[in-house]
Amino acid sequence: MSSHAPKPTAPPRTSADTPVSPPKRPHIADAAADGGGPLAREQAHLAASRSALRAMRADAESLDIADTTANWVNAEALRHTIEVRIKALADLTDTPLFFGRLDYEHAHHTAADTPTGSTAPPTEAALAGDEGDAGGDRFYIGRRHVHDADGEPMVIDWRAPISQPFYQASPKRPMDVLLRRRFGYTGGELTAYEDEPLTGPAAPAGEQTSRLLQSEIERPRVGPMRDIVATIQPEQDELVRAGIGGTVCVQGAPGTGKTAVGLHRVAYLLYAHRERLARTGTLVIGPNQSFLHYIEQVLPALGELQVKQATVADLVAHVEVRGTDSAERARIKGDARMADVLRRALRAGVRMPQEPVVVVRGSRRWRVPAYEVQEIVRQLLERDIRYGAARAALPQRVAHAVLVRMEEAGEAPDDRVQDAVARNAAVKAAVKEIWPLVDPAKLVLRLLSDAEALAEYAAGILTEAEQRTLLWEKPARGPKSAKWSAADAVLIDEAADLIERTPSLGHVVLDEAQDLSPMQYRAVGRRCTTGSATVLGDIAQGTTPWATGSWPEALRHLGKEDARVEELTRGFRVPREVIAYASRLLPSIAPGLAEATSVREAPGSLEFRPVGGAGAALDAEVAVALDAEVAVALDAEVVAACQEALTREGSVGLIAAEARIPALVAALAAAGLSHLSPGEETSADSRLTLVPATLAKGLEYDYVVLDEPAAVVDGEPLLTAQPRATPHRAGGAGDAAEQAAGWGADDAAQQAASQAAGPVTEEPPVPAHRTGLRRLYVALTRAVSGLTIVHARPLPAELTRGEAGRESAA
Ligand SMILES: Nc1ncnc2c1ncn2[C@@H]1O[C@H](COP(=O)(O)OP(=O)(O)OP(=O)(O)O)[C@@H](O)[C@H]1O
Repeated sequence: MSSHAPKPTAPPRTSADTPVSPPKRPHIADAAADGGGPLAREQAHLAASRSALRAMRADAESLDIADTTANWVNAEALRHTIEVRIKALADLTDTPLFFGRLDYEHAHHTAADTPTGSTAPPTEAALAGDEGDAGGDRFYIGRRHVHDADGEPMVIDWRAPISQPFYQASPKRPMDVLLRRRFGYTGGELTAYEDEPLTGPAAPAGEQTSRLLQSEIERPRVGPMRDIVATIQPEQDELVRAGIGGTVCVQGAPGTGKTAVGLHRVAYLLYAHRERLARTGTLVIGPNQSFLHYIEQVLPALGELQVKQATVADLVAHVEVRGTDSAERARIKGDARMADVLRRALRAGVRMPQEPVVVVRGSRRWRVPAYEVQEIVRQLLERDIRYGAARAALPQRVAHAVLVRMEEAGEAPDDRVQDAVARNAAVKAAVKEIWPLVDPAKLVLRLLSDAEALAEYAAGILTEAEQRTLLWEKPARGPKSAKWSAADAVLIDEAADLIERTPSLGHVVLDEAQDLSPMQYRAVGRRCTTGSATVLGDIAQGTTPWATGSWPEALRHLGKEDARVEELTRGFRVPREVIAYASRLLPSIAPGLAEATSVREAPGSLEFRPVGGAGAALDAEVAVALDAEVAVALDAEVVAACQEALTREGSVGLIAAEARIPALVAALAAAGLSHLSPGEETSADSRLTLVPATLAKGLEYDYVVLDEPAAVVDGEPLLTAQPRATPHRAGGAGDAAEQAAGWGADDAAQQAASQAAGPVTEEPPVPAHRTGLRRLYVALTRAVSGLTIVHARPLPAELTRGEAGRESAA
């Protein structure tokens, strides 16, 4: 990673509502000061590019395919391709056609970069005589390629190699760029530009923090997630453009742009390997529907309309999920050892033949003795092929044995005879008996309902206690009536893959990957066995009981051990003050991880509003059983905080523990505040979303009101002290302490417990309420401009440790 690389700046936004204070350098010009100068020429280039785009679209619309296609199937396919192209060529008035310009010192060839294959530099009259034109090439960088009637490029796709210096060049490494220019738009109109000289005496000596990037990030959010194509940072660009051959895993603190990187990477790969990926397909996997809904506009805005999105549950939807598992049972079901149990159970269904196979053809009978059929079965079992493939091969193998006998008897059978023998009733009957058809759901159903069967197949793999945990209290009668859980569906998917190979896609982006169980990683991995993956996540945000402990381990389950793991630590979303506060949790939730930095200073972005006796050290029982008065005061304070946030521009997220949602719904309604649910799109009129903490992951709001952090922590189950994944592991000394240290027990007990665990070392013991603290960490890191914490109970000790009376000070 080139985190040392200086940061390029972002396009200025010069609208009256979002003023930008110019940095010392680069130079910024705007319309008022321009008076028909360079800005007017840039506007002329924009106008010319737009009409060129319209001409390209008109060309596509006027294509006559009547004579060119022999049949209607081809005609339909071609028509579809043209329709997609016409759609892609739409001139979206509020999306800038280009956002940057590169002035190269020397001439560059764009043959490889542009579909037209043109090698000539763009030389429009509109730009003649523009300042800084030193005779090298000049390229406008935008979302898509645009060329004029002669095929001359007017806008270069941001993904083309010639565009890369726009993201990577710096005064230290100018990459032949003299000048980088960024454009500012107001409602689709080009209204400003910012120059950054990279070569020569005007080039700045050191790194610069861009206030313009800051203003781009702080631009109020309404509606779905937007692309960052104009401001991709060097370290992000490296990940976006990593080759398709290898899998990339990105560990990144909250708001470092993992999701943005993953989505832009898909767009890049589709550009660089369009044909290959059109054949094999791409998929973006996210944690839930509301998250997918939030990100679904990014790729279309980048011109990519064909990328599928799904949750892991969507991928494995073989059965209807109506049941739930305890955390412990789900953990066992998600353990990779279940794959071994399933494999064993499936193969145990193969029965060694005890009878010969006798095939009658005409007047002759051909007999393959039992021992020979057994040998065939043994060979098939030894081969590392799918159950279904082996089942399909068996009749051919038996038929081959028959053919050998025919040849020995002087006949000359050909392939057709072998096929006919393979379809012979006696052979079919033998195959049915030896290698029965298996329904994956029935296989899993048997394991979960039949203690004896489970004991047989799980022997030496799962402990007896684990087996007991797995078994349904009430065995289901059939796959239709069974109350399948989400983890069961993954088991069924594994079984289905043991039987028939799951088709692989060309590239899969897996977001919020830290939450997947090993079995879920396997389910994703088999969907990219012949392709590659981009794995994005943050260990500190792992909130499932089976959340991954390390990326190498996760990548092993995914089948991508040789992936490269990169870390992003420069945060774009969360202001410095807020991320520093949230990072106090890191030693308890992910001790090995580096604290995130923030590119943005936003004084006053963190505010505390204690209610009732929250600031004082309350007796925990009192705290848990908030009396009615305090509860009313808490709700009122939360509503007031939301109302205040709504006086500002942008989106507001009220994040609260699941258990607090009904009370808050009522309080908001009583105050006449309407609200949305996550996944519902915010608009200028509807900007407040009530977000259960369990759904906050991956989302962001300009202002966040966080209700009662202690309740957010309490909302998660406590970790059992002893992970039973490794049955032979000896209990650690800290186990009892960990068990006792549950949040919700009083603070004194917690402290006693942590003292019992020994002095604090660099690797503190895992607190039993780690999942709750991680949930809180997610909730604390959703705000772009301001976070207000309203609480009636004491804040979790991990946040206040070492800072006595913080909340009252606030
Ligand atoms: N280079 C950039 N330019 C402008 N905005 C950026 C840039 N990188 C990230 N952002 C913005 O920062 C915010 C956080 O990005 P994103 O959601 O991709 O982060 P993340 O690492 O996935 O966060 P989390 O771990 O919380 O899910 C988004 O609003 C995104 O648009």
